[in-house]
Amino acid sequence: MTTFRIAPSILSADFARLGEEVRNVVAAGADIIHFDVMDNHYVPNLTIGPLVCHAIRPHVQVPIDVHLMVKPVDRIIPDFAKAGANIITFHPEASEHIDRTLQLIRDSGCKAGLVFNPGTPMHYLDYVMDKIDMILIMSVNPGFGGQSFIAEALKKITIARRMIDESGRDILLEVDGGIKVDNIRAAAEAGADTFVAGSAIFSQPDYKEVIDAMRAELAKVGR
Ligand SMILES: O=C(CO)[C@H](O)[C@H](O)COP(=O)(O)O
Repeated sequence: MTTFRIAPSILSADFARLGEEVRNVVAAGADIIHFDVMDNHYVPNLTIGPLVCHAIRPHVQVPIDVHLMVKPVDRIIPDFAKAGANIITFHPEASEHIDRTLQLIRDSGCKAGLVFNPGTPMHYLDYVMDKIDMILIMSVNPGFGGQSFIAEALKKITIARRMIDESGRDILLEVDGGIKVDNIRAAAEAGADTFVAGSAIFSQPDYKEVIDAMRAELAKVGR
């Protein structure tokens, strides 16, 4: 059976209480902390950097999954590795040399992945599958939490699942954007195994109730 992982996006957490927020969401059952880095250049928003990753690292034992929405990419990678990131993903169109950036992440001791926006073709994976540990399919255009799920992403998840299965490698397939209790099952049935959810979790008073409801939906998936 597939191991499904819930990765709350701290983009929707209360930044004034971030340490407490990440402790609470892990206690509520989060498997991964998803950490959104936006630069007001590659995407039209500005969030958090390595200092904040370093600050939350002692508060959680689970992996920190850093999603870089920045351009250029390479300069900031060693800083995130030193700050305690476990997984670092980036957008292929934001890197001049995708293979080099993937290798840089791995040489820094982290798992590496590529992120695909709704309009980004999947062919960027063609010659680098051997250096990929995660594929992240965006089901919204990047930049903001609280957007609606773009159903077309399900087709991409199916394609990515097929590529992963054909590679025979152990690659996480993550989906990010508009994930809620009522659509997580469809994303899992299309092939995703790791689910980023920001507003769905952090907008509710009881994080465990939401995560448990998501897991109950995932338990219905037949793979
Ligand atoms: O990367 C992101 C936006 O660029 C966020 O992780 C994502 O949108 C999660 O937020 P929500 O679950 O509220 O859609």
